[in-house]
Amino acid sequence: MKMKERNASASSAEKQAAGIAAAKLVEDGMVIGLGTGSTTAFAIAEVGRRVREENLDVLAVVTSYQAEMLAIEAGVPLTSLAEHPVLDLAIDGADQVDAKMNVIKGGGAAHTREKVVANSAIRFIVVADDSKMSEELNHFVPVEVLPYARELVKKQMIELGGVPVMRMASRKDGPVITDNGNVIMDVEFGTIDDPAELYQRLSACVGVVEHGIFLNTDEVYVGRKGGAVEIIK
Ligand SMILES: O=C[C@H](O)[C@H](O)[C@H](O)COP(=O)(O)O
Repeated sequence: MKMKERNASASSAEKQAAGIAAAKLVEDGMVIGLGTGSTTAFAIAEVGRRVREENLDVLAVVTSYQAEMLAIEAGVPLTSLAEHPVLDLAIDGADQVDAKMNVIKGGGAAHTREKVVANSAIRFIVVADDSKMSEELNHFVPVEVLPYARELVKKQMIELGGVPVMRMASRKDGPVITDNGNVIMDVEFGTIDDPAELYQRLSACVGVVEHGIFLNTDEVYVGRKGGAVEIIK
């Protein structure tokens, strides 16, 4: 096996360990939120296994088409926020987590619905492998943008000191379109000294639907090398 393949499968084992550990938090009668991405996919699969093999009684709200397809495939019964506006627990992945549990999300363009779900949950759990952990946030911030306002948003991002790049599916396919019909700008801010301040500033921009900074994480389940899971609170 080549080095790159070995690293990918090691990181996948860490994601799996974190996802399975978080899925153990789900109890009978809960209504839960299911996030998007490769780490949460392991949690969804494990919740599905518990539904099928342990008769776990659960209802889930999904954050994307991807999560919906995985949940249906795994046999997790679905509901909506309209029916269940308060969730007992939400489990979701991260692109980067800092030492204070500030998180950047949106690598899969799903952060708007993810933020709605995270803010509807009594307890918000982030699942991540080792590589996502960082002393401070320095990952680009995904920003979902109303297509009509893209030039205005670009200008505002530059005024905030950011370097915005429109996320493209490919040269041929054009921009990534979110589940909400919007586009994504990935904005590089370098090291983010004050995530709470940037959070407010981005939220105040006209034409921004939602950005990928999350400040409400309750616990992080980190899959470490060797399969151990560290819980950070
Ligand atoms: O939009 C996508 C999400 O915020 C994901 O949860 C995030 O990108 C992490 O994904 P993964 O677990 O695949 O690294």
